[in-house]
Amino acid sequence: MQLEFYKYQGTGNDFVMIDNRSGFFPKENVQLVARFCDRRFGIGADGLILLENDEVTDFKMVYYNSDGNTSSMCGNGGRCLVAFAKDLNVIRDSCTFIATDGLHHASVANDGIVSLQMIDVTNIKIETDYTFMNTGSPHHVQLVEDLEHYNVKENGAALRYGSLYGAAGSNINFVKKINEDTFSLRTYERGVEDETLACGTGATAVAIAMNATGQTNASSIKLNVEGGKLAVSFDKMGDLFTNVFLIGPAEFVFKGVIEI
Ligand SMILES: N[C@H](CCC[C@H](N)C(=O)O)C(=O)O
Repeated sequence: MQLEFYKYQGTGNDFVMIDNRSGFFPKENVQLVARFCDRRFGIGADGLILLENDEVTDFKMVYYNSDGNTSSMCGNGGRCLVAFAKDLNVIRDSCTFIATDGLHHASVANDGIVSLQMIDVTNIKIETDYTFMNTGSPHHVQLVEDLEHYNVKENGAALRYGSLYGAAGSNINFVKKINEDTFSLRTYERGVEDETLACGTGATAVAIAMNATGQTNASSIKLNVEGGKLAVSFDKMGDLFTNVFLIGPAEFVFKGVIEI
């Protein structure tokens, strides 16, 4: 049986996108999803995303990491799904959809830039040399000296699998301050078990962590990631961050068919 798929990428975080409004996709088949994401034996991606019908909102998002398991919210994947839904004429230039962490509003600008509202963030854990929070996915945020030469995979894996985050683990973000409202970050992603070129929930966590720890007073922050540029904006009310938006490009790469 042939299955039609689309490939999208958001600042280099790339995804296999499948229109599953008919409900045909074998959602429990971990091996199939992992194979689709395999960069040699399959299509190749950091994750796989299903577009599904929803009674209340414009659509439902189902997200799988490249290890084939469903996971927590994917910010870049959410932005790519909005672009995909627009390209399929499921939506026009704005939408509301349901994901594993709840409702999301999003809009697509004329230049294709997708703004995705993320969940409100609170219960931020501020330690001496790192910050931890959940932006839809768990994120550890740590400033480092020489980001461009930092061994993200080795140091990221050590923290992700270490005693600090137990069996669930966490995504790990290493950060360098560029100026008052700009930071560079590199992310080790849980469930990909490698550095990805961008991580949307990670960029969101870095922006909020840099404000919460006084590295910046800005509430609109630029994030340089390996695969491009993202922006995060928010309103801060005490230790609550709300009206959180992740903003950046989300682009179609190619479509194809694969045997299943
Ligand atoms: N790997 C993450 C989910 C995807 C996050 C990332 N791709 C993003 O853009 O937010 C996790 O299992 O927590």
